Amino acid sequence: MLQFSSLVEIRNHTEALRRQGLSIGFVPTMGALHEGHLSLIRAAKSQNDVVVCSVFVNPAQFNNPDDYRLYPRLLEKDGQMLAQEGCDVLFAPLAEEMYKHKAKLTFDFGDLERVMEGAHRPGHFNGVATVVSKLFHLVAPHQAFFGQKDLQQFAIIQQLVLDLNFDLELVCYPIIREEDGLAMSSRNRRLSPEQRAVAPRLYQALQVLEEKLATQPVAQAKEETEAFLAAFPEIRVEYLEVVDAQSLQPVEQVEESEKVALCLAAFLGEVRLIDNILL
Ligand SMILES: Nc1ncnc2c1ncn2[C@@H]1O[C@H](COP(=O)(O)OP(=O)(O)OP(=O)(O)O)[C@@H](O)[C@H]1O
Ligand SMILES: CC(C)(CO)[C@@H](O)C(=O)[O-]
Ligand code: BAL
Repeated sequence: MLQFSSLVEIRNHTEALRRQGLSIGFVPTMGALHEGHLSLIRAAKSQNDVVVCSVFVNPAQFNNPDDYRLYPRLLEKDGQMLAQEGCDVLFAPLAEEMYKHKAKLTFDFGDLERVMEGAHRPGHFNGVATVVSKLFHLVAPHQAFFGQKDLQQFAIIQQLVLDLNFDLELVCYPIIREEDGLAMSSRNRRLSPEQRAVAPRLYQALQVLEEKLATQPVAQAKEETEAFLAAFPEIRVEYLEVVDAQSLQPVEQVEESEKVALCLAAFLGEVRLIDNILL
């Protein structure tokens, strides 16, 4: 596996790959890789000649400095895992080079970012859109692979690709979970044993909500699910939403939408986790 940190080198390399007529599958990540990321690497590999994975803890998308400082960084182990999966190129730039020219451009995704992650993490999607635009220019992939776990991020990136005419296909893959249902996440490493023990309740709450929505209106189903979660004092819910899976705007009745997403963000101590299910 080749590894680059230089922006010029990765661009030269992917340009050469394109000139040879090879297709490039790209998996952008923030590292501390787990099976969720590896599922995206495998998908990219099965559909492309060459797979590029980026590992970059993007300072511009963190609204909480402690979250940035404590984000797990395991580049050496990530490299070994990627090589084992047959990934062809690891791109791990330094923040100093990515943001050598302080990014000034700002994005506004309208209603899409006024809810959930966008509402609770000011500036987050501006940072995501900035770095994803940079990465798309540098890697010039034919396909880019993302996880459904970051459902709103995927919607934002779809809009970005449409608005800026990026010539690539976006692909979204399902959430990979631990055996007890907890969505895999790099931040799970930061959970204490006690927090880890209670964390599967988040996915369970989404299942409870789904079950209640079969017979109850949204408001009542949400209230009862919040009551279910309130029994676990270690969990502090930031939002629990029933939204249209396309527009991500809240719905009052499930029947209003063709496809509905149940989305949750919650803190366990200082660690903030998200999860969702699609109905
Ligand atoms: N459990 C998972 N299943 C499938 N894809 C995932 C999973 N977790 C993350 N991804 C996807 O991997 C890509 C990189 O995500 P990222 O590196 O932020 O990992 P993460 O585990 O979500 O980290 P964290 O949630 O702690 O930021 C994103 O497209 C994300 O949606
Ligand atoms: C897409 C991404 C790599 C941009 O930093 C990040 O938001 C992530 O890991 O989901
Ligand atoms: N996977 C989303 C990146 C973030 O939480 O900043």
